[in-house]
Order: sequence, then C-alpha cells, then structure tokens
Amino acid sequence: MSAFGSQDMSAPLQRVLMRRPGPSLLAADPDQWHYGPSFDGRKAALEYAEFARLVERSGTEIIWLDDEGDGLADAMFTHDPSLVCDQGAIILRMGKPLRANEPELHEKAYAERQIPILGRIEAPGTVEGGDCIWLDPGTLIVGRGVRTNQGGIDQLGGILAPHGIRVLAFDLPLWQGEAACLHLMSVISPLADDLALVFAPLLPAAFYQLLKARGIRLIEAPAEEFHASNGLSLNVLPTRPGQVIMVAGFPATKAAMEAAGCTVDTFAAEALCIACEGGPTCLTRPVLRRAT
Ligand SMILES: NC(=O)NCCC[C@H](N)C(=O)O
Repeated sequence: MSAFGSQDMSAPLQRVLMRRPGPSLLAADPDQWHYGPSFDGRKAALEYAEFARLVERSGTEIIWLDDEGDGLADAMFTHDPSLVCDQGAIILRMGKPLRANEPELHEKAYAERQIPILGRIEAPGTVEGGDCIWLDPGTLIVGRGVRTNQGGIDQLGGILAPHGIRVLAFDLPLWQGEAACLHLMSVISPLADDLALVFAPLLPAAFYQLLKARGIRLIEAPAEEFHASNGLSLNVLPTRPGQVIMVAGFPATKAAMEAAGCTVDTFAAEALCIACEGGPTCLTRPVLRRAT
C-alpha cells in the first residue's frame, strides 16, 4: 500500500510512522541527550507500549521503524525527521546534531512503501517537523528557532511553492536555552480545524494574532501544569478532530479540553515524555491524515 497525504493537523490519523524505544534508548546517557531526572529507559519502554496501544486502538495503521541499537535514542520522536504532504515526503535536516542520522531512516521507510520523496533539506539548512504546522492545506506555518533556521525555511518554501503551498515563518523564543527542546509544537497543539490548545505566553505574537483572525478557538493551557510538565502537558495528539491522547497527570489541562468538547485518553509518561522532552505528537509522524 502506498497511501499517504497529510496537510491537516487533526483529520483522522490513518497511517503513522513510529519507532519503539529499544537498545538505543536503554543505553542513552541522559546528560548527553539532555534527558531529565525522571529518565529511566526500561520504564520509558513500558510507557511507550501503552501509548502504542492507544494509537492502535484508534484504528491507525502503524509503520514500524526498528531500534536495533543504532544509538539514535531520540529516533522514537518520529515527528521530527520528515514531513509528509499530499505529493510525497520531505526529508528534513535536524537542528540537533545528535539526531543527524535519523532522516535517512525515514527515507528508507518511505522508499520501501513507494511513497515518493518530494524534496530534502540540505546543509546548512535545518528544519524539524515539530516546528511545522498546517494552518490549512495551502499554508504551512514554521517556527524559526534553535532547531529550524532561515536557510531550511527558504528551502522548504521552494519545495512546496510549486504545489501551491505557502510557508509562513514566525520566530520562537529561546526559553530554556539552546540545549533544550522547544519546537513550535511545544507551544500549540491543534485539536480540530477550529480548536487548539496553546501556551500563549510563549507563542509568537503574530502567529497568535493570525490564529485569532482565523477564528480558531484557543484553549489556554493551565500554566502551572505546563511548567510542572516541562511543557509536555500541552503536547496532545489528535487521532481525529476532538479525540486526543495526552500525557497523564495534568487534570486541569484535560478538563479544559473536555470542556471544549474533546474526548481525552491519557497514558503515564514520566520517564518517556517528561524526561525525554517529547510528547505524543512528537512520537508520531503522520503519513496519512484524511477523512474517510
Ligand atoms: N516534536 C517534538 O517536540 N519532538 C520532541 C523531540 C525531543 C528530543 N529529545 C529532542 O530534543 O529532539
């Protein structure tokens, strides 16, 4: 099967690329990878199994990448090394040097499934998937920051322009510094076409204004839970509009989404997400998101 296409953040998730943590994560040195004090590789693997069960239960087909000990501990965050649009996949180039070899894993998986490669980001450009958000099928919003630079944004614009897609870039704050992970998707999770969970104090101001001008309803993520979770309370994965998966332990954030009409599943992820700086969205690269 070669079904692919994804220019939407919340349409039914039909096919996704994921990588189960294995020997590379178990052997990871937390200081080298910037993992927090709650890091525990074995516990992270158990937490991941529950997350994968929730994704499977949503009816999504998972394309599995294998961790056979290549040392790429962050490769479980499959959201970042590639982007899939209706015309094919774009192989990105990582801003975090330790992740430099991940895009080739994605390229191989796409080649094996006859998913065409539309383009690739070349040095010195960098773009990470976590910095990219479809505002609508013809508009890709990109966060310019530590992981994604102007050269990468220009290349991405050049790859997408012939397909009628414009790229709009907004500056991200530095927040916790260059070693920490802050993507555009760290401060906003789209939940449906007209609904998003945001941490407004860290959103680029002009992007915030654009969201409001589009009439997108913004749920303000409770600040205490955002900070207590190192921002991961906000990284929420929609498997269809208004049906979402989040990290457990943040009841005020969950209640805010439920009050806006969402159905929320949770999984424990202290060792996996909080420690390793990536949430349910980051653990998935949508390959096909489309209403059936
Ligand atoms: N899209 C995301 O926010 N991905 C999270 C990646 C976490 C990983 N430890 C990193 O620093 O790149």
